[in-house]
Amino acid sequence: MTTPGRSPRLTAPSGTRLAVLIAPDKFKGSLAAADVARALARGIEQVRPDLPLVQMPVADGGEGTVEAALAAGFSRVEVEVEGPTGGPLLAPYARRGRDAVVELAKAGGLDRLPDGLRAPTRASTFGVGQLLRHALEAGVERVVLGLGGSASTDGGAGMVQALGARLLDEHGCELGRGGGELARLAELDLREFVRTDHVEVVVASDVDHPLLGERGAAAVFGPQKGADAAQVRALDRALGVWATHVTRSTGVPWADEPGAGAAGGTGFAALALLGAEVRPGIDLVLDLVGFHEALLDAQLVITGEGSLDGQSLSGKAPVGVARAAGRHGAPVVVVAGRSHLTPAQAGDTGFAEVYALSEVEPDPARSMAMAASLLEQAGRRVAQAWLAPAPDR
Ligand SMILES: O=C(O)[C@H](O)CO
Repeated sequence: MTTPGRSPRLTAPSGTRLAVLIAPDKFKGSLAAADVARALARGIEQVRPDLPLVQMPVADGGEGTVEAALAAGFSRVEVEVEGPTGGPLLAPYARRGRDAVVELAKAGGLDRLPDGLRAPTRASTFGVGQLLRHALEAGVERVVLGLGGSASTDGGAGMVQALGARLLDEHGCELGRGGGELARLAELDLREFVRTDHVEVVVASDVDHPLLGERGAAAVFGPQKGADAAQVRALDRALGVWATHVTRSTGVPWADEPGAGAAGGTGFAALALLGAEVRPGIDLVLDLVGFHEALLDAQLVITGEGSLDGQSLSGKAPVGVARAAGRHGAPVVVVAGRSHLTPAQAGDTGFAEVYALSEVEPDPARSMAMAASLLEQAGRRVAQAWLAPAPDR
């Protein structure tokens, strides 16, 4: 346990009861955010069955963004789309009134690859474009587009094709799918492109990387999609060709904008061609799920994520939760599968205490397999440290 400060036993303001807000992200590869919240709540209830607990699963823009919206009262809409490598799949998005939440990972995420087979140069964002098109045709006026966890590095070209653009080679033939194809792009025809001028598109991005170069989409995130060094170089060059054509059409150079490199460069296409604004995914999700309102009644906030380390904190959901809760003054404890944070990093981030499941089960495979019961145990420990009734009460 990393302990930046002492865990004070909390007391409720007079006339009220202590309330706890449980707002974790997923434990990637192990549990969805809602399951993490449920397991923590079970543990707390074993120690303090009397306390009001609010479970509010969150996400960073990547996987889990639609689930967070559904948990907050949006309705689920399912659409048959083209998966990342072309096979059909049923993908959901979330809708409430004139608002939609569309998550790229649902249609083109790494975990939607058939048999998990990576296809770094062929994978496409066409499916997320189909989801967007469905939402636009249903008349939505505001779209939150969650970017992250993608299988592709196509600069959002597939998404743009699904919205009616034509990407042509030097012979006037339509390009195939995937970032590798973009090297052959000779003409971008936007005449049939679905207009989104009347729609506010906000990108919820899990990263603030630019499109190109050593901090760009191919170099930083290509390897996790299966790209070797030569493929990373080829994809970066191909994205450069894509950027040149898009910039020629729009007149604005978006490639260096923070977030342009999100989801294999889909951030770039969203900025340039959908007129999107990019915001940190977690901040948008917190707005969407009503986190700030829920905070008003909370004396303790518990957040969580599968893995935390000092180098990769930026954009992580628990950091956004800590930032928002800090403004309100509620202490935040974080439960992680594994944490490499030093006490100083945890304290600077705003975590009053860090609980790592690896302290109880050091073997990563076993810890992932037993995550639900380890989280329940962590919930009990948090309750004992922070929420136990004072002896004189
Ligand atoms: O999808 C990706 O490329 C990464 O999650 C960064 O957005």
